[in-house]
Amino acid sequence: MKILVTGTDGQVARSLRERGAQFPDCEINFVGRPELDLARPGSAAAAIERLRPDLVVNAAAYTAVDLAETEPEAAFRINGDAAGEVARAAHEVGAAIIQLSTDYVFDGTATAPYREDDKTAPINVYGRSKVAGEEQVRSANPEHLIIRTSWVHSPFGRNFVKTMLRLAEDRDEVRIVADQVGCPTNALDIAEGILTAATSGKGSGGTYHFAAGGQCSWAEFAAEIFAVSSGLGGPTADVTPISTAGFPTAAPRPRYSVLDSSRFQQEFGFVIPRWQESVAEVVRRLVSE
Ligand SMILES: NC(=O)C1=CN([C@@H]2O[C@H](COP(=O)(O)OP(=O)(O)OC[C@H]3O[C@@H](n4cnc5c(N)ncnc54)[C@H](OP(=O)(O)O)[C@@H]3O)[C@@H](O)[C@H]2O)C=CC1
Ligand SMILES: Cc1cn([C@H]2C[C@H](O)[C@@H](COP(=O)(O)OP(=O)(O)O[C@H]3O[C@@H](C)C(=O)[C@@H](O)[C@H]3O)O2)c(=O)[nH]c1=O
Ligand SMILES: [Mg+2]
Repeated sequence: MKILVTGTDGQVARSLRERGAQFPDCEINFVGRPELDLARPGSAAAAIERLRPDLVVNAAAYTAVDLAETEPEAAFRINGDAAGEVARAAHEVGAAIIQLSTDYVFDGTATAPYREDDKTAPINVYGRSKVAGEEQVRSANPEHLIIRTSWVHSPFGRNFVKTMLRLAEDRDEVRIVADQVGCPTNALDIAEGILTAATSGKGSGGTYHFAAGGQCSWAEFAAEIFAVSSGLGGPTADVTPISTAGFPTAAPRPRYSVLDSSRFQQEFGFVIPRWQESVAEVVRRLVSE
């Protein structure tokens, strides 16, 4: 199976490159800027027409949640219109599309894990732009899989685990919000899930949640990172739990965005590890680097 992945160095793209080694039937091509620039209309379609893949994984996105509040045009262009163009170009060469989406499509007022058909009601520009992307993908290509994940971390790129380890290099204490709850998810697990679904032979179609098992607050996430790191002689800091009001940001975040991922796991017979397990794997790699 010939796969085109948009982006080369994002967390999910780097993870697809690493986990791709376990899927010898997949020939994975990574195409990013400057050749494939989602800000430029027609650019992704040209790359897809050149490669004529069987599947396109749209892993590139505008992911700067706070910056999106002041750059809504860029966020909507890249996460919305460009996602639609990628899906349409894929359809034109007979390829399916896997689109990555986010827990931030929800408003966070739920009290039980979000299911795929729960109402989306994003509370920030990034979330609204990702909802636009989902809608465009659904209408442009019937052979689509929309995979919503959350709180992505990995040994690659920018993420919360790396931020915490960096802060702990020169601080004894970090103040972290304790009233936002979600599921930290390892991009390496997402990559394995994507390739498992892609090679399952099951017809694509529909929206799936994909997040690690369990749930935690950002403060509990940080505490777990430092527990693992200190056990390995890596950087550590005390975590002081604070409320959202104590850490002002440009974009509001949902207070609760736990995803119910049972549909994906049942459909593809894939068990997503619990979040503590995946965090330990990432911290071990980062501390030993
Ligand atoms: N990070 C997270 O916490 C979460 C992410 N998601 C979704 O998962 C997907 C993957 O996220 P993740 O891997 O973490 O993202 P990253 O922020 O790690 O990487 C984003 C990627 O997008 C590429 N990119 C950005 N702008 C453009 C552009 N104009 N043209 C081409 N490529 C571009 C970047 O390219 P370059 O390498 O050149 O910078 C990079 O490869 C996204 O759809 C995201 O919305 C969902 C939930 C949580
Ligand atoms: C650095 C820092 C953050 N925080 C808080 C702010 C915020 O509420 C929370 C996480 O901050 P971040 O900016 O790392 O996370 P954020 O950019 O909101 O992460 C999101 O990214 C997008 C792309 C997604 O799709 C989401 O699933 C989610 O992963 O931690 C603190 O309380 N103290 C700190 O020192
Ligand atoms: Mg961030």
